[in-house]
Amino acid sequence: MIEINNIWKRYGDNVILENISASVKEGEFVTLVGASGCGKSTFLKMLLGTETPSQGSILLDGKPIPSEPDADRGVVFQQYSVFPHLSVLENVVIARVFEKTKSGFLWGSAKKAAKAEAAELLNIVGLSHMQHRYPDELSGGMRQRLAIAQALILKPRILLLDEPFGALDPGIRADMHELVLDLWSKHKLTIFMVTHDLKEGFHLGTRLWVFDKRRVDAQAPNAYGAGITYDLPVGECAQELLDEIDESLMEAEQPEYV
Ligand SMILES: Nc1ncnc2c1ncn2[C@@H]1O[C@H](COP(=O)(O)OP(=O)(O)OP(=O)(O)O)[C@@H](O)[C@H]1O
Repeated sequence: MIEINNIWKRYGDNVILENISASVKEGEFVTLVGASGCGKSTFLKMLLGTETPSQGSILLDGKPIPSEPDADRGVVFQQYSVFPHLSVLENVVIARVFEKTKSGFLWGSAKKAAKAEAAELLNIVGLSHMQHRYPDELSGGMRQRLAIAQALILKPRILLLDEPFGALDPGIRADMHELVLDLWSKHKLTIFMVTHDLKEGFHLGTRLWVFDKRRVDAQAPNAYGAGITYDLPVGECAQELLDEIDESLMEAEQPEYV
């Protein structure tokens, strides 16, 4: 489904990602871990189409990935914006409205259908009881449920999650994991999820990618970018290897003292 061929990403002289190749099948659930600033979000943005590789290509079903986001790819960020003056239900409907019309309006039966679909999605993500409330009345977990409903109303095949649960309490995170796993299997989604938490990465999904630099030049810290240093099937690798990865991630997070 997705073929990533030798992609590089540079901002000026700063090499962020280098020489990444991978192939992902429909229905896979890939979690991405790596030190802060190593380029995980940048990678996700290239899948979304808001960033393009400096070199190399990403193919979706054999064709270059569209350079603008479309309904194939839904995204949920840790921080995202909602319309504060619209109800929870209207915030989900509006995602569909913007996709369908340039004017920003839907009328008659189309509007009714979008509302019914939004209500159903809010039910699926467990927010039915809040549908007529406003975003500032929602808890952090509820906001992420709303963001997921907004992404899903476009019926994406690929869901991109950029640390969607990073700010949530552990109990709420566990509920969200259940929700995502449920949506993944019921909607046959292909998921890419960035997380800071290796355990989360290894609990969810089918495949874990570790982003790290393969080579480092202490004199020129920006000369080399990160690649995928581990590509592991979830649930089939030894605890020692996970401990080793955990340790290398913590080392990469340490500030450098001169
Ligand atoms: N538009 C941009 N212009 C220049 N540099 C950028 C741009 N976007 C990101 N960067 C740089 O690219 C690097 C990777 O950023 P990115 O957000 O992808 O990292 P990350 O691994 O997702 O980090 P975190 O885990 O902290 O969210 C950072 O050094 C960042 O400053």
